[in-house]
Amino acid sequence: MHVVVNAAMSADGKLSTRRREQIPISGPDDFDRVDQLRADSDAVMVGVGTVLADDPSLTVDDPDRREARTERGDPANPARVVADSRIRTPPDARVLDGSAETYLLVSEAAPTDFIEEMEAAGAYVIAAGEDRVDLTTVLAKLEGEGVDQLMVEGGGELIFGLFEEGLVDELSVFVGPKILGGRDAPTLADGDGFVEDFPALDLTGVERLDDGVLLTWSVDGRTE
Ligand SMILES: NC(=O)C1=CN([C@@H]2O[C@H](COP(=O)(O)OP(=O)(O)OC[C@H]3O[C@@H](n4cnc5c(N)ncnc54)[C@H](O)[C@@H]3O)[C@@H](O)[C@H]2O)C=CC1
Ligand SMILES: Nc1nc(O)c(N)c(N[C@@H]2O[C@H](COP(=O)(O)O)[C@@H](O)[C@H]2O)n1
Repeated sequence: MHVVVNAAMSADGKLSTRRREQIPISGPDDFDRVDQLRADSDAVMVGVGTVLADDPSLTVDDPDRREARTERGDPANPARVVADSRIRTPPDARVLDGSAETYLLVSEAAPTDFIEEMEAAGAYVIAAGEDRVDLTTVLAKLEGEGVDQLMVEGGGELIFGLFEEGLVDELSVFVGPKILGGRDAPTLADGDGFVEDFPALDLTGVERLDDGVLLTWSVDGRTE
Protein backbone atom coordinates (compact mmCIF):
# COMPACT_ATOMS: atom_id res chain seq x y z
CA MET A 1 0.00 0.00 0.00
CA HIS A 2 1.16 3.53 -0.81
CA VAL A 3 0.23 6.08 1.87
CA VAL A 4 0.14 9.78 0.93
CA VAL A 5 -0.46 12.36 3.64
CA ASN A 6 -1.83 15.64 2.31
CA ALA A 7 -2.64 18.74 4.32
CA ALA A 8 -2.84 22.50 4.15
CA MET A 9 -1.16 24.51 6.88
CA SER A 10 -0.76 28.18 7.66
CA ALA A 11 2.65 29.84 7.33
CA ASP A 12 3.08 29.17 11.07
CA GLY A 13 2.37 25.44 10.73
CA LYS A 14 -1.25 25.21 11.93
CA LEU A 15 -3.95 23.02 10.37
CA SER A 16 -6.82 25.06 11.83
CA THR A 17 -7.54 27.69 14.47
CA ARG A 18 -7.34 27.04 18.19
CA ARG A 19 -11.15 26.68 18.07
CA ARG A 20 -10.63 23.85 15.54
CA GLU A 21 -12.68 25.77 13.00
CA GLN A 22 -12.06 24.82 9.39
CA ILE A 23 -10.84 27.85 7.45
CA PRO A 24 -9.68 27.98 3.84
CA ILE A 25 -5.89 27.86 3.79
CA SER A 26 -5.68 26.54 0.22
CA GLY A 27 -6.72 28.52 -2.84
CA PRO A 28 -8.67 27.16 -5.84
CA ASP A 29 -5.66 25.54 -7.54
CA ASP A 30 -4.72 23.64 -4.41
CA PHE A 31 -8.32 22.52 -3.78
CA ASP A 32 -8.36 21.28 -7.39
CA ARG A 33 -5.09 19.37 -6.83
CA VAL A 34 -6.55 17.80 -3.67
CA ASP A 35 -9.67 16.78 -5.61
CA GLN A 36 -7.47 15.06 -8.22
CA LEU A 37 -5.49 13.31 -5.48
CA ARG A 38 -8.77 12.01 -4.00
CA ALA A 39 -9.84 10.85 -7.47
CA ASP A 40 -6.51 9.01 -7.86
CA SER A 41 -6.84 7.22 -4.51
CA ASP A 42 -8.66 4.04 -3.49
CA ALA A 43 -9.50 5.48 -0.07
CA VAL A 44 -9.34 8.77 1.84
CA MET A 45 -8.66 8.64 5.58
CA VAL A 46 -9.17 11.07 8.47
CA GLY A 47 -9.22 10.84 12.25
CA VAL A 48 -12.48 11.26 14.14
CA GLY A 49 -11.21 14.65 15.41
CA THR A 50 -11.52 15.89 11.83
CA VAL A 51 -15.01 14.40 11.45
CA LEU A 52 -16.12 16.14 14.65
CA ALA A 53 -14.49 19.46 13.73
CA ASP A 54 -15.26 19.70 10.00
CA ASP A 55 -17.85 17.06 9.08
CA PRO A 56 -16.05 16.53 5.73
CA SER A 57 -17.61 14.61 2.84
CA LEU A 58 -14.24 13.31 1.53
CA THR A 59 -15.80 12.75 -1.90
CA VAL A 60 -14.58 13.83 -5.35
CA ASP A 61 -16.05 17.19 -6.27
CA ASP A 62 -15.48 17.25 -10.05
CA PRO A 63 -18.12 15.15 -11.92
CA ASP A 64 -15.65 14.47 -14.79
CA ARG A 65 -13.23 12.91 -12.31
CA ARG A 66 -16.02 10.76 -10.81
CA GLU A 67 -16.98 9.64 -14.32
CA ALA A 68 -13.36 8.82 -15.17
CA ARG A 69 -13.26 6.59 -12.09
CA THR A 70 -16.42 4.70 -13.06
CA GLU A 71 -15.16 4.30 -16.63
CA ARG A 72 -12.11 2.47 -15.30
CA GLY A 73 -14.36 0.25 -13.17
CA ASP A 74 -13.92 1.99 -9.79
CA PRO A 75 -16.71 3.41 -7.63
CA ALA A 76 -17.38 7.10 -8.38
CA ASN A 77 -15.81 8.07 -5.04
CA PRO A 78 -12.93 6.50 -3.13
CA ALA A 79 -13.80 4.70 0.09
CA ARG A 80 -13.78 6.82 3.24
CA VAL A 81 -11.83 5.67 6.28
CA VAL A 82 -12.20 7.09 9.79
CA ALA A 83 -9.85 6.19 12.66
CA ASP A 84 -12.20 6.30 15.63
CA SER A 85 -11.00 4.20 18.60
CA ARG A 86 -14.14 4.52 20.74
CA ILE A 87 -16.70 5.53 18.10
CA ARG A 88 -17.36 9.22 18.41
CA THR A 89 -18.52 9.58 14.79
CA PRO A 90 -22.09 10.94 14.87
CA PRO A 91 -24.56 8.70 12.97
CA ASP A 92 -25.58 11.73 10.87
CA ALA A 93 -21.97 12.58 9.87
CA ARG A 94 -21.47 13.26 6.15
CA VAL A 95 -18.97 10.35 5.94
CA LEU A 96 -21.99 8.08 6.51
CA ASP A 97 -24.22 9.66 3.86
CA GLY A 98 -23.99 6.68 1.50
CA SER A 99 -22.14 8.48 -1.30
CA ALA A 100 -19.11 6.18 -0.83
CA GLU A 101 -18.14 3.06 1.13
CA THR A 102 -17.07 3.97 4.66
CA TYR A 103 -14.73 2.01 6.90
CA LEU A 104 -14.73 2.83 10.60
CA LEU A 105 -11.50 1.72 12.26
CA VAL A 106 -12.10 1.09 15.95
CA SER A 107 -10.29 -0.45 18.94
CA GLU A 108 -11.37 -3.40 21.07
CA ALA A 109 -12.59 -0.79 23.59
CA ALA A 110 -15.35 0.39 21.26
CA PRO A 111 -18.79 -0.23 22.79
CA THR A 112 -20.68 -3.06 21.01
CA ASP A 113 -23.94 -1.11 20.77
CA PHE A 114 -22.08 1.76 19.03
CA ILE A 115 -20.57 -0.74 16.56
CA GLU A 116 -24.07 -2.02 15.76
CA GLU A 117 -25.31 1.57 15.31
CA MET A 118 -22.48 2.35 12.88
CA GLU A 119 -23.09 -0.86 10.91
CA ALA A 120 -26.79 0.03 10.71
CA ALA A 121 -25.72 3.43 9.34
CA GLY A 122 -23.86 1.59 6.55
CA ALA A 123 -20.24 1.56 7.82
CA TYR A 124 -17.88 -1.42 7.64
CA VAL A 125 -16.29 -1.67 11.07
CA ILE A 126 -12.74 -3.00 11.45
CA ALA A 127 -11.41 -3.48 14.99
CA ALA A 128 -7.75 -3.73 16.00
CA GLY A 129 -5.80 -2.46 19.00
CA GLU A 130 -6.63 -2.64 22.69
CA ASP A 131 -7.39 0.94 23.54
CA ARG A 132 -6.42 2.76 20.38
CA VAL A 133 -6.63 1.74 16.76
CA ASP A 134 -3.60 -0.37 15.78
CA LEU A 135 -2.83 1.49 12.56
CA THR A 136 -0.39 -1.10 11.17
CA THR A 137 -2.94 -3.90 11.46
CA VAL A 138 -5.88 -1.94 10.07
CA LEU A 139 -3.93 -0.62 7.09
CA ALA A 140 -2.92 -4.21 6.25
CA LYS A 141 -6.61 -5.18 6.43
CA LEU A 142 -7.57 -2.30 4.15
CA GLU A 143 -4.90 -3.42 1.69
CA GLY A 144 -6.58 -6.83 1.76
CA GLU A 145 -9.81 -5.04 0.77
CA GLY A 146 -8.08 -3.64 -2.34
CA VAL A 147 -6.82 -0.27 -1.04
CA ASP A 148 -3.51 0.20 -2.85
CA GLN A 149 -3.33 4.00 -2.64
CA LEU A 150 -4.46 5.58 0.64
CA MET A 151 -4.70 9.37 0.91
CA VAL A 152 -4.66 10.75 4.46
CA GLU A 153 -6.15 14.23 4.97
CA GLY A 154 -5.54 14.70 8.70
CA GLY A 155 -5.69 15.78 11.36
CA GLY A 156 -2.54 16.21 13.39
CA GLU A 157 -3.12 13.33 15.84
CA LEU A 158 -3.68 10.78 13.10
CA ILE A 159 -0.79 12.04 10.97
CA PHE A 160 1.59 11.74 13.94
CA GLY A 161 0.27 8.23 14.65
CA LEU A 162 0.99 7.14 11.07
CA PHE A 163 4.52 8.59 11.15
CA GLU A 164 5.11 6.93 14.53
CA GLU A 165 4.25 3.56 13.00
CA GLY A 166 6.44 4.23 9.94
CA LEU A 167 3.41 3.97 7.64
CA VAL A 168 3.80 7.15 5.55
CA ASP A 169 5.40 6.99 2.09
CA GLU A 170 4.78 10.52 0.83
CA LEU A 171 3.88 13.90 2.32
CA SER A 172 2.45 16.91 0.52
CA VAL A 173 1.80 20.13 2.33
CA PHE A 174 0.35 23.33 0.97
CA VAL A 175 1.67 26.26 3.00
CA GLY A 176 -0.77 29.15 2.77
CA PRO A 177 -0.42 32.89 3.38
CA LYS A 178 -1.98 33.09 6.84
CA ILE A 179 -0.82 33.15 10.44
CA LEU A 180 -3.25 31.33 12.74
CA GLY A 181 -1.23 31.16 15.96
CA GLY A 182 -2.40 29.47 19.14
CA ARG A 183 -0.30 27.06 21.18
CA ASP A 184 -3.20 24.61 21.18
CA ALA A 185 -4.10 24.91 17.52
CA PRO A 186 -3.62 21.60 15.64
CA THR A 187 -0.36 21.29 13.71
CA LEU A 188 0.68 18.89 10.96
CA ALA A 189 1.91 16.29 13.44
CA ASP A 190 0.72 16.47 17.05
CA GLY A 191 0.51 13.34 19.23
CA ASP A 192 3.28 12.94 21.84
CA GLY A 193 6.01 14.21 19.49
CA PHE A 194 9.31 12.53 18.67
CA VAL A 195 12.40 12.91 20.84
CA GLU A 196 14.55 10.53 18.78
CA ASP A 197 14.18 8.45 15.62
CA PHE A 198 12.75 11.41 13.74
CA PRO A 199 11.15 10.56 10.40
CA ALA A 200 13.53 11.77 7.68
CA LEU A 201 12.10 13.33 4.54
CA ASP A 202 13.51 13.70 1.04
CA LEU A 203 12.35 16.87 -0.70
CA THR A 204 10.86 15.92 -4.07
CA GLY A 205 9.01 19.09 -5.09
CA VAL A 206 8.65 22.82 -4.46
CA GLU A 207 5.96 24.59 -6.44
CA ARG A 208 4.37 28.01 -6.19
CA LEU A 209 0.59 27.49 -6.12
CA ASP A 210 -2.19 30.05 -5.51
CA ASP A 211 -0.69 32.49 -2.97
CA GLY A 212 1.34 29.79 -1.27
CA VAL A 213 3.72 26.93 -1.90
CA LEU A 214 3.26 23.21 -2.33
CA LEU A 215 6.01 21.14 -0.75
CA THR A 216 6.31 17.41 -1.41
CA TRP A 217 8.56 14.88 0.25
CA SER A 218 9.10 11.16 0.14
CA VAL A 219 9.64 9.53 3.52
CA ASP A 220 13.02 7.99 4.04
CA GLY A 221 12.58 6.11 7.31
CA ARG A 222 13.65 7.13 10.80
CA THR A 223 16.98 8.67 11.81
CA GLU A 224 18.70 9.74 15.05
N1 LIG B 1 -5.77 21.98 7.02
C1 LIG B 1 -5.94 20.71 6.72
O1 LIG B 1 -5.46 20.22 5.69
C2 LIG B 1 -6.72 19.85 7.65
C3 LIG B 1 -7.07 20.30 8.89
N2 LIG B 1 -7.70 19.47 9.79
C4 LIG B 1 -7.96 19.97 11.12
O2 LIG B 1 -7.39 19.09 12.08
C5 LIG B 1 -8.16 19.16 13.29
C6 LIG B 1 -8.46 17.75 13.76
O3 LIG B 1 -7.25 17.13 14.09
P1 LIG B 1 -7.09 16.32 15.45
O4 LIG B 1 -7.88 16.98 16.52
O5 LIG B 1 -5.65 16.13 15.64
O6 LIG B 1 -7.84 14.97 15.16
P2 LIG B 1 -7.62 13.77 14.10
O7 LIG B 1 -8.49 14.04 12.93
O8 LIG B 1 -6.18 13.52 13.87
O9 LIG B 1 -8.26 12.56 14.90
C7 LIG B 1 -7.65 12.07 16.06
C8 LIG B 1 -8.40 10.88 16.56
O10 LIG B 1 -8.13 9.76 15.72
C9 LIG B 1 -8.34 8.59 16.48
N3 LIG B 1 -7.26 7.63 16.43
C10 LIG B 1 -7.49 6.31 16.55
N4 LIG B 1 -6.35 5.63 16.56
C11 LIG B 1 -5.36 6.53 16.42
C12 LIG B 1 -3.96 6.38 16.39
N5 LIG B 1 -3.38 5.18 16.46
N6 LIG B 1 -3.22 7.50 16.27
C13 LIG B 1 -3.82 8.72 16.19
N7 LIG B 1 -5.16 8.93 16.24
C14 LIG B 1 -5.93 7.81 16.36
C15 LIG B 1 -8.48 8.99 17.93
O11 LIG B 1 -9.82 8.85 18.30
C16 LIG B 1 -8.01 10.43 17.94
O12 LIG B 1 -8.65 11.17 18.92
C17 LIG B 1 -9.42 19.94 12.97
O13 LIG B 1 -9.29 21.22 13.53
C18 LIG B 1 -9.43 20.01 11.45
O14 LIG B 1 -10.02 21.19 10.98
C19 LIG B 1 -8.04 18.19 9.44
C20 LIG B 1 -7.76 17.70 8.19
C21 LIG B 1 -7.08 18.49 7.20
N1 LIG C 1 -6.41 20.73 1.59
C1 LIG C 1 -7.10 21.54 2.42
N2 LIG C 1 -6.97 22.87 2.30
C2 LIG C 1 -7.62 23.68 3.14
O1 LIG C 1 -7.46 24.99 3.01
C3 LIG C 1 -8.46 23.16 4.11
N3 LIG C 1 -9.16 24.00 4.94
C4 LIG C 1 -8.57 21.75 4.18
N4 LIG C 1 -9.38 21.22 5.09
C5 LIG C 1 -9.80 19.86 5.10
O2 LIG C 1 -10.49 19.46 3.92
C6 LIG C 1 -11.52 18.58 4.27
C7 LIG C 1 -12.82 19.07 3.65
O3 LIG C 1 -13.38 18.03 2.98
P1 LIG C 1 -14.72 18.16 2.09
O4 LIG C 1 -14.45 19.20 1.07
O5 LIG C 1 -15.85 18.43 3.00
O6 LIG C 1 -14.82 16.81 1.47
C8 LIG C 1 -11.61 18.56 5.76
O7 LIG C 1 -11.08 17.40 6.29
C9 LIG C 1 -10.78 19.74 6.19
O8 LIG C 1 -10.17 19.62 7.41
N5 LIG C 1 -7.88 20.97 3.34
